[in-house]
Amino acid sequence: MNPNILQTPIDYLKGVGPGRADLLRKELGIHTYQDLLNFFPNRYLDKTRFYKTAQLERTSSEVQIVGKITHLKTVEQKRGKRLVADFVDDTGKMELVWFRGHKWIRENLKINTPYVIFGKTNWFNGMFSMPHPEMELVEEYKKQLRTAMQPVYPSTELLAKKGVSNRVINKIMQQLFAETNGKFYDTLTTEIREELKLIPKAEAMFNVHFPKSQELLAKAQFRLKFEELFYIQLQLLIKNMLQKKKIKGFVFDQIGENFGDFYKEHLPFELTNAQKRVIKEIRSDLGSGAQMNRLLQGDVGSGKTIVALMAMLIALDNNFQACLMAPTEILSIQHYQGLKELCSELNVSIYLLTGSTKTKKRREIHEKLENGEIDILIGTHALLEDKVKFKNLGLAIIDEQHRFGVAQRAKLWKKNTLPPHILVMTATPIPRTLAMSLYGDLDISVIDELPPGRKPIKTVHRYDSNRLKVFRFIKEEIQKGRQVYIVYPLIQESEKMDYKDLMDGYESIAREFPDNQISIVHGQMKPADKDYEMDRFVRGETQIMVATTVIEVGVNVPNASMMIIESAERFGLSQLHQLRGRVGRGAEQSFCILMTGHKLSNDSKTRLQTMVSTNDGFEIAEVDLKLRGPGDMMGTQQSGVLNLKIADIVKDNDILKTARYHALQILKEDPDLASEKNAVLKFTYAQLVKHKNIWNYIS
Ligand SMILES: Nc1ncnc2c1ncn2[C@@H]1O[C@H](COP(=O)(O)OP(=O)(O)OP(=O)(O)O)[C@@H](O)[C@H]1O
Repeated sequence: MNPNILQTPIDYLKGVGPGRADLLRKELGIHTYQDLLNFFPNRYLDKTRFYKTAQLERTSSEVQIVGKITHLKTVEQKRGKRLVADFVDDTGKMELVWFRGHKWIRENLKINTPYVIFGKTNWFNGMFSMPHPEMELVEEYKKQLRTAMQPVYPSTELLAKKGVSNRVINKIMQQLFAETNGKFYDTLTTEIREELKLIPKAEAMFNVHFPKSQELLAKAQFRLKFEELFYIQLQLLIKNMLQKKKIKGFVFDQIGENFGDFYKEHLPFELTNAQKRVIKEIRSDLGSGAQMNRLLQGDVGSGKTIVALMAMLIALDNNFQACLMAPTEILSIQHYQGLKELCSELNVSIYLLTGSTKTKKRREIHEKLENGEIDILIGTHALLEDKVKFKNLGLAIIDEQHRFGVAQRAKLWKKNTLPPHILVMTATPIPRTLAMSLYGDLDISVIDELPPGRKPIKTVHRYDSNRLKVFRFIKEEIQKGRQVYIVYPLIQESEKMDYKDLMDGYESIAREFPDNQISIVHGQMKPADKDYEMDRFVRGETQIMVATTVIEVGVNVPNASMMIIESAERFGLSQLHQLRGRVGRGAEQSFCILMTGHKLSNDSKTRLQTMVSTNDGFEIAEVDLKLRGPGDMMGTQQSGVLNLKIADIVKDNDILKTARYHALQILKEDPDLASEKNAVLKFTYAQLVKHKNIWNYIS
């Protein structure tokens, strides 16, 4: 079949017409035949099963029943009349209800004649009822040929009023198959199809829209999901390969004094194997001649900072500058202090630039940066300002990338003739398969090992009613010289209620702990006040820090060994894990107490149980992903992975892995897809790139 026919505008399809075409375009994004073909049902009504009235449950959704109407009556109600029929089968009775169209129904319904009815049931007044059922006489029902599973297309229920009901989509879909003959060329090679026992494309398309049986529907869905994920992976892998070919990078082939000295003489501890492995991966990127674009994932406290420093030292050894950008002022300062300390024995000049750097200092930094007197510049997004010009920026490290957009990442590139190498660090663990899809253009390194000697944080869940015991425990810890975080949810900083909760909490803690000093930090404070309070806690002048989630990212106070999270049920799992990561950073046993009321949803219970049972960020991320779907995961908003037409990145994880494996094997053997057997892949890939249809979400 000529694939171009699929590019025909939807207006040309018989039965569509200008009005519907407009609706299809505007409401469903269907512009062409191909768009319509790729508009997949999101569920199917199983019309193979018949229920008996006695089998109905309150949770049953759509059901099909055979029975007779024995009696019809009109019931007066406040907002008009209701027509109610008693419907009986050999096991019991239910009601059918109509709120409109009474006259027609009265005239046409046959009493005591067998009907097949279909619809949603409600439990009302101690009886099951079905409003506005689909009805057909059994006699008629038997005469017709029908597909077992009836597809339901997304949003058609909402659009039905405007004239695009499910039935309409069904009809025009039939028309589409008739006009195109339904003979879609196969987009996968025979080799893949045979290996994975995939059904042909045409058969898959037909069965996804008009399933002949459950079994064929499952096969059709598997084949199409595989194909969708396969082409995404193929595209990501090709993009990554091209990037490496096209984007030349500075070659850092020297390992000189800075790196060598530091490694041999000034390492404050032995590196973990994971840190060593990641440094090796980075070194190999930096020497390869292509620009490095690497994502460094490491759980909270896994030791990313030292890896970042060692990468920067390689840049310096090759006479380049490096910079490190963090999302907040506090974090920049912390990185600055930490790195200065680590480099105290080296001859390296490190500067800090943030929004609050004074003008005079700022000028000095600008100047020194341009003439190469600064080796490492650390700061917030102030580093992105046009005035900040490097002499030769060789490596840019970005901490916590989800706070910076992709566009900002690109801005750093423009600071040079050649783009600097980029290392993105994140403490938000993203399950590997998701990361592969989200950051396909970045290579991924993972620090999956914590430094030795860490005691796992003990996490417990306590109800508000046990608060006094919790307070007693806090007192004991403070007496041992430790510090405590108490965190309140302040998700919407503007929400007055949250703010009030925080202030009430602060007051009750001040009353409960009259002998202790308390810091308070929240988003409505001026940055300078925030820093002042934070600083007092960091220096150990205050014992308790009452805060909102502003402390979530990266704050490092090793003496703080206890974290209380108030209304813990209101936090997402990843966020709870990030918060908990603020403790357990020193040698002492640390604790995390999750406080909640007694009323908890099932999801909240799962979140709390997960936190109590594991400290592993990746495990937590997997659960989080299952609970929330990828939409809410940090950073995924920019990626468009959600625009998948048929596959589900979470549920179809195994298919995703298989798809990636096959895409990788094929490209390894035939990177340009030049061989005869891969011709179909090359052709399809070119079509996808050209028409940007379902794959246009990967920029
Ligand atoms: N190999 C190691 N052995 C012992 N201690 C280490 C090792 N690596 C790092 N550390 C220490 O562990 C602590 C956490 O390291 P670091 O701050 O780099 O973590 P991180 O990965 O940046 O975590 P976060 O994202 O939570 O800030 C630091 O005090 C650091 O000195």
